[in-house]
Amino acid sequence: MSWSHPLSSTETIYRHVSLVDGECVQFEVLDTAGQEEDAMLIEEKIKWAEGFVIVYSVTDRCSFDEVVRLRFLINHVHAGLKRAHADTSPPVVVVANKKDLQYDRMVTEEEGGGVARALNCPFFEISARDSYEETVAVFTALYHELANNGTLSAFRRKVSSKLMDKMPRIPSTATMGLSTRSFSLSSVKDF
Ligand SMILES: Nc1nc2c(ncn2[C@@H]2O[C@H](COP(=O)(O)OP(=O)(O)OP(=O)(O)O)[C@@H](O)[C@H]2O)c(=O)[nH]1
Repeated sequence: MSWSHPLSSTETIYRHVSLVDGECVQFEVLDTAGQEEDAMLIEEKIKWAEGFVIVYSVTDRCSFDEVVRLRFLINHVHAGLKRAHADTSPPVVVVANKKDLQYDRMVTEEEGGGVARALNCPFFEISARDSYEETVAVFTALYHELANNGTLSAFRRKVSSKLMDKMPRIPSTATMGLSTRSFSLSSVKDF
């Protein structure tokens, strides 16, 4: 497993390569700016991705309050795309970050789990600072969600990178290897 650096100093697209269920999977991760994000731009980013990680901070209740809105925005934007699998909502994993900051905690694990359950999303409480494994587990879960909703079967027919052909507003100079399966997700962060 490995993380790459951002593709340039101005871009927020990362690549993460991981072995999932014995298969080498290349994730293209578009890291959004969270609450300061321009509304039109965030919709463009939502259109770009097949799967989503909504991240809030357990130390920031405002970021937690954004989770439900973002989940519905993702559904709304993808419903308008009329993709082959558009009848199912796109896979979303909800992540509570910064669990190491116990003394600053404002959102309990039960609250986070409850909202994720209500939205029908897998839920993880992690510390991105302390645990690489917990972070990787989020990607593995998202991959399984993509497999379950049929998104991956579309990718079996089309092994490609989206960096080159679908991000006119976020140019990339990356050359993607085609020996691995590649798909895209958006990390909608609010901390
Ligand atoms: N203690 C702790 N700090 C964290 C953790 N994850 C991120 N941080 C810190 O939180 C701050 C924000 O992290 P970023 O990754 O820049 O978060 P972001 O949401 O991309 O921030 P924006 O670019 O403003 O949207 C940094 O100082 C990180 O070091 C965590 O799990 N624990």
